[in-house]
Formats: sequence, structure tokens, C-alpha cells
Amino acid sequence: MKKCIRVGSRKSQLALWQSEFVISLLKERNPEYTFELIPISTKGDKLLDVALSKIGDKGLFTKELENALLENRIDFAVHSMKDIPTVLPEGLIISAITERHDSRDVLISKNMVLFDDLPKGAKVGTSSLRRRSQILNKRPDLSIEDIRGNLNTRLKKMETENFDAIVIAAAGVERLGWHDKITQKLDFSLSLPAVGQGALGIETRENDEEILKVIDTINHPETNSCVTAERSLLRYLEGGCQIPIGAHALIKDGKMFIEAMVASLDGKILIRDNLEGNIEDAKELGITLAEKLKAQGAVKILEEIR
Ligand SMILES: NCc1[nH]cc(CCC(=O)O)c1CC(=O)O
Repeated sequence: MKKCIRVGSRKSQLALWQSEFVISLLKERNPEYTFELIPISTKGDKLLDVALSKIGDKGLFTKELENALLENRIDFAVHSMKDIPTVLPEGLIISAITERHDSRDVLISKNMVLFDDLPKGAKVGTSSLRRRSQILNKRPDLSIEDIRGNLNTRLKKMETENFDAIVIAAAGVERLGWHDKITQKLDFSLSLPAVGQGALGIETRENDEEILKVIDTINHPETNSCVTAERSLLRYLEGGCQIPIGAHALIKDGKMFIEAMVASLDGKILIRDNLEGNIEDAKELGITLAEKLKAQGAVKILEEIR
């Protein structure tokens, strides 16, 4: 009998796709195991009528899965890295991060109108303060409105609630096979992604040697280093509430390049900087860039938002 590993996943179509994807990578590399998917609802899946920034809860999309891990009801959980708080519960770790998919945001608009061509005052839907601030910074005339729910719901709402456009993550849209709905992939200069966007993380019990060994087979070291740098920056900047922060690291010619931004909610002030350094120094790079942003006025923005 092959040993069965229990995989915790959220229940949305995207989450299930992600978990099946991780399982298929694991199966290729670990034929001696079988995998059972265990769907679990999180608070973030249930509270659909409240703006994400108003719930302000850490672990909104992860806590129920973490409890299942701690109570030994599952062996690992699959998450979007961007949904995972920077501090994990005692006893749990992110033991692998898979190779990053497209980390950009995308515009989906009525009649495929490009961002620059959206009419003045157009109604644009997003539930992320980071997207709101960056869009308003470039187009203060647009009317940004909250749009909550999983990706399927948001696409439906675009029609039923008469949005001119919505902005969501490329990775999510592409995983669901909706390539043809994408109007435009937004350059980093217009929308710097969320920390960890496009990468999947596997959370495990820190002392579960057998599972750790299995999970390690799908770790992608470059993505792991980049996301580590981004999360280190976020951890250094945040202090308990949702703030418009974007960050993105990449590796080129053996060096890490990280870019980050902090903006005011109305998008009028936007501080943005970057840094290059050694891959082994990922954590320090994140902290150093956070300090650079703070020195340029990020502290004031963060205080005002809190
Ligand atoms: N906050 C929800 C969420 N969490 C992860 C993704 C996209 C997939 C990814 O970043 O890996 C999304 C959808 C979105 O932001 O539009």
C-alpha cells in the first residue's frame, strides 16, 4: 500500500487548480506516495460582502488550513504566497515555494479598451489598496470601486455591476484558462505586484521530516529567494493593517534585483525605489530597501493609514 498524504486546499476553483497542480508536480517526483485533496473553507471565502481592507485580519485565507495542520488533519497546505502573513503560527513553516508564474496584474475591460484609453471617470473594480493607489497615481480621474469574491465572482460582477474594467492577477486568470479575457498585462511601472504574487507556497509542520523531504522536491530556489526578499521587506514595513505596498524581486545574471513601492490611499504620494545585491542576502536586501523607502517618507504614509 502506498502511503497517502493529505493535502489541505481552499475550495475556490483557483485554489483547487493550484492544489491539483502542486499534487501533479509532487506525483512526478514521488511515485511512492498517493495524495488526497481535502477542501477547507476559510473566513476570507465566507465573508464576501466586506471589503478586504476593512476586515484587516491576518491569515484571512490561511488560518483554517493552519489549524488543520496543527491538529494533524492534513499533512500540508497549498497557498498563494501573497495570501500568507509574514509571521506564521508557532510550529509551521513554508517548506517550499514553486516556480513563479506571471506575477503581473492584468486589466480586463469592456470591449478590450486599454488602460490609457479608459474614458474619464470609468468605473474600475479592485479589492486591493495596492492596485487602487497605483491606478489613481496614474489616472486620478478613474472611479475605483471595491469588487470582492473569488475570481469567478469578480468576472461575473464586472457584467452585473457594470464595471468598465477590473484589475486582477495574471496568474489567477491564466490558471483558470481565461487568457482570452485579458485586455492588457500591466507593466511593473504602472502596477507593481503584491509580495509573493504568482508564486505558490507549501506550508507544513516544521518537524514533519518525511513530509519535508517530499515537499522539498518541488522547491524552486530562485523563486524562494525572491519571495523571501519581498516578504522580508513587507515584514519590516507593516504593522498590522492593510497598506498599499508592492514589491517584486527577480534574479538576473546571478544577482538579485528588487523593486518596491509604498503609496498613499489616494495615490497622490507614491514612493518607489530598487536595489541590487547578492542572492544569498535576500533577507537583508528586503530590509535595506524597506529602510530606503522609510527614509523617503514611507513612515509618514504608513502612520497616516494606521
Ligand atoms: N487575493 C486573492 C488572490 N490570491 C492569489 C491570487 C492570484 C494568484 C497568485 O498571486 O498566485 C488572487 C487573485 C487576485 O489577486 O486577483
